[in-house]
Amino acid sequence: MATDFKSIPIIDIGPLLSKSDDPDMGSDPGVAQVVEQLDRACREAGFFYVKGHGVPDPLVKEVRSIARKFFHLPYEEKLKIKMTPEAGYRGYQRLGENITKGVPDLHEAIDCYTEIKPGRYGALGKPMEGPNQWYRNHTVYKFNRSGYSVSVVELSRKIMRGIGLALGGSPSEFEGDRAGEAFWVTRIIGYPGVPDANGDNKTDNDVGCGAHTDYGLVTLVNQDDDITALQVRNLSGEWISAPPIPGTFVCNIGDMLKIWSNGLYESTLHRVVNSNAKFRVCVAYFYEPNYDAAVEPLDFCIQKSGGVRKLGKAVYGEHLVAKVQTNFA
Ligand SMILES: N=C(N)NCCCC[C@H](N)C(=O)O
Ligand SMILES: O=C(O)CCC(=O)C(=O)O
Ligand SMILES: [Fe+2]
Repeated sequence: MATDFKSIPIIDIGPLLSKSDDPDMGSDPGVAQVVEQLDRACREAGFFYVKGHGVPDPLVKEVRSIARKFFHLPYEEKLKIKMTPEAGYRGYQRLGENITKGVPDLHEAIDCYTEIKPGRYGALGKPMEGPNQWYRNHTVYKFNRSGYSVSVVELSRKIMRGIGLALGGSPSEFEGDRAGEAFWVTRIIGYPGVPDANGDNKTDNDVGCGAHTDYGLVTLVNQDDDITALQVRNLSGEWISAPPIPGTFVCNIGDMLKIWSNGLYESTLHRVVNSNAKFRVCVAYFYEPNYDAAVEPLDFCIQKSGGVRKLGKAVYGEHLVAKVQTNFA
């Protein structure tokens, strides 16, 4: 977020998708145009809408509708898949259980992560080990077997190929030991509506999710079509809404891409305030580096920054664990 953007750009990535497995994709004029738009959006806002993504609309909607049904179940039912540290922080968390900068958030959620085989990453992976918890298999069916999860992984991978070019590197910059085995996070989130849509009854605790940055490479947000609640902070600190645009995902940059790009691309602060009377559902998919990736500014990004290295090194798994362990006090 390097500017005072007032709205979030929309990028039709169709041309990128059709060429994204061609090693010479950078010389295609259609791809070049998308890459230029990606570069601009990532520098100016760190947020953009992805249009022309090819994920079928009925599937995108169905995933939200299954999520909505789950949240409307009685509390005791939802507790059957309760999130605990022992379950690798996977599962259901009630309203107010997730904490952002010390303040409880007004949302409930199911958190899922790439399953880690016991011992795979030693002590680094231990806190996150455990199978995902699904309610009576219906969500697992939709997320894992309907093609939705495959679609969002592939879409993210292709966006990252475009971003490799946008930074001035190669399309495969974020593959191999960087993100060739990209770790993923899915958050299925529900935000209650306010009792009085005029805002007269608002409490102090009306923030659905406090201001934060995302942790990895890119996030794809599948949000309800009819409620504006996601807000993105610009350079002067104004909150700019990211209203739903049917047929798009909202895409934003995470902390690890900020480091790799030496801060050329920022992981922009954002928050969620549902001031609508209706319950809002969002399914956020986070495409992240390899769990054990060591992340530090790329040489060509340092060069583009006048030779000044602006950020230190991080290990993605350590960053994730530090976040997750403070998300639930
Ligand atoms: N996996 C991701 N990015 N989750 C974003 C959650 C943001 C809220 C969290 N309590 C926090 O403070 O980060
Ligand atoms: O609900 C949304 O629109 C975004 C949620 C979000 O920012 C997150 O879970 O990281
Ligand atoms: Fe977020």
